[in-house]
Amino acid sequence: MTLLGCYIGGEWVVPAGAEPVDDVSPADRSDVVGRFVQAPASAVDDAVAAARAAFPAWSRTSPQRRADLLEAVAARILAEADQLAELLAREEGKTRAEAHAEVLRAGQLFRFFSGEALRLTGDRQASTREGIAINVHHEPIGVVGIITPWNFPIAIPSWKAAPALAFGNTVVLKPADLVPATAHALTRIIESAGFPPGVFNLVTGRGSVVGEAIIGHPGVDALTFTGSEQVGRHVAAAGAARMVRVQLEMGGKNPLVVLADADLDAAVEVAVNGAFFQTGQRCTASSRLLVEDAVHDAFVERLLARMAGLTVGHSLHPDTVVGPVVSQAQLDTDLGYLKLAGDTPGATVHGGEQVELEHDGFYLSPALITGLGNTARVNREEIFGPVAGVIRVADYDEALAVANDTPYGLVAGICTTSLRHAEHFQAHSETGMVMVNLPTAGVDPHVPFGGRKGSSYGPREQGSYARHFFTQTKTAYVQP
Ligand SMILES: NC(=O)C1=CN([C@@H]2O[C@H](COP(=O)(O)OP(=O)(O)OC[C@H]3O[C@@H](n4cnc5c(N)ncnc54)[C@H](OP(=O)(O)O)[C@@H]3O)[C@@H](O)[C@H]2O)C=CC1
Ligand SMILES: O=C(O)CCC(=O)C(=O)O
Repeated sequence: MTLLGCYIGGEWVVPAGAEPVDDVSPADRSDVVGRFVQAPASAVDDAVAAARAAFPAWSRTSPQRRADLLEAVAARILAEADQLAELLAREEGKTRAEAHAEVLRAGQLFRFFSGEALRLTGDRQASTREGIAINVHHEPIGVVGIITPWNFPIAIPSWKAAPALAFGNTVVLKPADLVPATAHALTRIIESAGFPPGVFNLVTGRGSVVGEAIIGHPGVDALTFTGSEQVGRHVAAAGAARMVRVQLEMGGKNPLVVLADADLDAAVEVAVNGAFFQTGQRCTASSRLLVEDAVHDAFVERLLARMAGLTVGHSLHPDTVVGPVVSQAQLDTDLGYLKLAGDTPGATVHGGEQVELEHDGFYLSPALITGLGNTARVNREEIFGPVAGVIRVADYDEALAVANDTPYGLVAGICTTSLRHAEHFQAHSETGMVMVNLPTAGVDPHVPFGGRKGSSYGPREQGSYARHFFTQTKTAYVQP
């Protein structure tokens, strides 16, 4: 099997000292998706040097040229959506349909930021002093270090790289070690679009080596990261030590409130989607279902009936609704939390069993934990699997209080037919995003994405707000 290397300075290279690693499908451990390098820290030095060398010319490229290149990437992603989706589903384990939707989102993101390259505006203002003009410009920052997780192997690198490139920055991307193949495919598309050498660089490998080298590198001017809160805090500290800007997207323990006045069948669909689609491996997953006492038992009964119909299976099988968990380590984490819940007096764990299939993969049936309150560890800590806890609440006021009682603040949802409660919830939810009668997961590519408290740090991602992170502001005073 060919060893696939890093993309540095416009060349594909196998850095000296790199270790080969097989990229194995979580759906079937006999399916080796490819063989990739785990690069040494010196590869980051090379990539940063290439990105720095490319920056002066790239930052002065016309917005139209940058827009054209990003549009070429978008068009190619969309044209190759079927192949990319199959690769992504094999590599990460989400279903083919979920992978296809993610690939389309990546194409839309590049298309959106192609337009943003042309829409970057400044301001001209009068000075308080007569005869002086003030121009406020937005300029690129320099080299952006991008560190991404495994759960959206093409969308997250796209929503970070596309705005970085659109606004004239150069990039060093380190994808999660579990998903190098999709990052490779994206890089090949970026290469084929014709970006100048060094503008976009890919270094695959471990977080403890490649990630560490990026966050501490004196040649990296900004860090954007998505992943766990623990690593996010470390990235923030490293960025602060060098006084570079940092953007973090981390975990969630997202509540979905179900009020007694909700359309219960619709609420069950919203909960199933938010909690179990993409195997629950989304930072936006609905992992806490806060259900009003009057409908608690009916909701749980209907949800369990619906869960029984969710086929767990191979990501590429057409009947599969819930694909495998991404890795043995994540499966162990999920099972550990389920055991913890099962051992807690008063709790009942429904589902959550390992599923034996003809394929040797990490299969787990969706799990619902009932009978515990909001202080139970399983209802406080992010599990990142197909696991949701149901918490009984007396009324809307208690639901809102419990929804906000969490160290996280990414997204919150409410199912209700009451306009009053929907409006109140939008105003008082301590989160960056709110969903009304919609799953907490599944966001649009053209509007701001991010949260509060332990979920996010730094300026918002996506939409026109992305420019706040990927550009720096200069105020020029001019006496003609
Ligand atoms: N908010 C979100 O969207 C996500 C949240 N998570 C949460 O994180 C948990 C663990 O998932 P995991 O993927 O391991 O998350 P991590 O935070 O460990 O990894 C995210 C990225 O950071 C890299 N990284 C790891 N250590 C360092 C370091 N010291 N310096 C710089 N970069 C580093 C990883 O590399 P490597 O691939 O080598 O580990 C990966 O590319 C999940 O169970 C979930 O709770 C996970 C994914 C997405
Ligand atoms: O729910 C979504 O669409 C986005 C989720 C996400 O970004 C994440 O899980 O990291």
